[in-house]
Amino acid sequence: MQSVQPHIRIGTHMTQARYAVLPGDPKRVGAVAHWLDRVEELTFNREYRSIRGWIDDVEVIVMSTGMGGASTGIAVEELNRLGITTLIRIGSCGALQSGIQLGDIVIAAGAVRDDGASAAYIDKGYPAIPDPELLCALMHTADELKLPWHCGRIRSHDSFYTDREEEIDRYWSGKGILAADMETSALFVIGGLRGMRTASILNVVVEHEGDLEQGINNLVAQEDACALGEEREIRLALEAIRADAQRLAR
Ligand SMILES: O=P(O)(O)O[C@H]1O[C@H](CO)[C@@H](O)[C@H]1O
Ligand SMILES: O=c1cc[nH]c(=O)[nH]1
Repeated sequence: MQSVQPHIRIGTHMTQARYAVLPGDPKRVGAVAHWLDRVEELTFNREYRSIRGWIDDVEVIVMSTGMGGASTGIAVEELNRLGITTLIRIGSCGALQSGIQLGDIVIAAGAVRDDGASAAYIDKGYPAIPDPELLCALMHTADELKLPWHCGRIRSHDSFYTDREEEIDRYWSGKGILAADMETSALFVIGGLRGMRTASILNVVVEHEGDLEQGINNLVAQEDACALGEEREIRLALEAIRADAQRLAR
């Protein structure tokens, strides 16, 4: 029997892709399928739901990472073993600055490493930053698509409901951090250590000083601006991959 990776349950006989698009939520995988050609279901094990499809002649895997750095780290490692070289997260986030609206796109230029998974790999002095070429491609493509976008530092964390969340958010907001999520820092650090190219696009589902649970519920129901933001980040990731593949082929 041909072997598959232990958690994501994908083997090299199932894909030749070099690009992976990584939502946190397994449900978002289905939303990406709409924008790809020749879509095939791969697997769904634990939090890892995967499909493959094509943009022109570029094969892409779309796989959910689940929530947090620990499951994201496993996803990154096992995708690396399949020969994936380029990882683009399409996540959701809470804004930490006013003026950033629901459904706006945040492109992460770096992440505060308040997650445990990346700390398990390497000292906190190691920077959580995306691949510079992918970052430029995302900003350029976001302009071309006329998206409302922001680029800057974000914060990745492991906690949602501690007694100090408001205080912590206020602190990082005061330092100019744009938004918070739970996977970007682990993606950047672990992917970077493995020589992979990484980037992270986030859809704003909670405004600054908005109601966290209400924002998350909006996302679950695919309502209003959050659903539009999800569509925006999917189109941005796929168009940036198209442009990147064309550039590398030249
Ligand atoms: O919507 P996803 O991509 O899961 O991203 C965000 O949503 C989850 C929390 O609600 C965390 O995973 C956070 O990073
Ligand atoms: O506020 C939020 C919303 C989504 N994800 C987060 O990590 N924080």
